[in-house]
Amino acid sequence: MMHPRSFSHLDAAVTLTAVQMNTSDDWQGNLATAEKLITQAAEAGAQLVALPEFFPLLSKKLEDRLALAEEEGQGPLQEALSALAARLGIWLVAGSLPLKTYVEDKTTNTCLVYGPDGRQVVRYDKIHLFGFRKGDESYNESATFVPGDQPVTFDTPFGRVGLAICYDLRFPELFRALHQVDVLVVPSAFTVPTGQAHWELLLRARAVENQCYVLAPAQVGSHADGRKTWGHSLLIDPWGEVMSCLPEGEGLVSGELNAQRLAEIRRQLPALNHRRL
Ligand SMILES: O=C(O)CCC(=O)C(=O)O
Repeated sequence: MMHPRSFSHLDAAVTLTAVQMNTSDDWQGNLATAEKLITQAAEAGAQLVALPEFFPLLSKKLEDRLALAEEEGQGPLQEALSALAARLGIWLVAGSLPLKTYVEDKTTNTCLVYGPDGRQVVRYDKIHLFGFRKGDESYNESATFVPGDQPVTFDTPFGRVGLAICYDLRFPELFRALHQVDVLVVPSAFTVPTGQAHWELLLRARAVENQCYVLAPAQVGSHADGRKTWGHSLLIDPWGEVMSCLPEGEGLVSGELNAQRLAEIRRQLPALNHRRL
């Protein structure tokens, strides 16, 4: 099977940018930081900008998250994101935020995407909920989140984009279910021990095996909920090379999507056409 889509006709450079944040328990402050960094990215020429997982809030208190959770398509967070995407004319992959669910004390962990006209393009609910226990550190997302069950992609003039959130990265079958994307965006908040050991390795593996760009915006540093996150937001090319990385601090990671390079790698090594199912 040939790859169904080719974007090698695109001459204009396309810039992809990941925003790295140190989110606190003050959602209005976090939103202001996100708006500032997204604006900087767009002013520097980014067409697609992506925020990290949990960008509006990392709080010890579940009540804070439940209070912030909005209905899809309503509420101050979503209004601000939509207005920003429209004002800047960018594709905005809005990391993740909590949306209300049918279960009273649980939310989803949802990535909303806005197009350059400000309209919501897709919604992706994190499918694989994180569970981890080591020393003092433990996470059990299943206790307070409802998982999604649908892989999600969306099409742009510069290619097909697939979505995954953080822990999803460890489940390669999800990425195969996306059916050949050109860019994968993985909003994350990796722990320090698992990040040190696996973050770059997993992201590069997903880039190599799916022959696509991987843009991974991350949380960084110490947070109000006691969490420490690994940072190291990355942009990786379809050959698995790291194009740009921000180890520490808030800021931006950017680089250009090169459609010719993408097409060349797939032509030279058509591994996706050699699958035996
Ligand atoms: O997979 C990991 O090591 C980290 C996952 C994580 O922190 C998350 O899903 O929030």
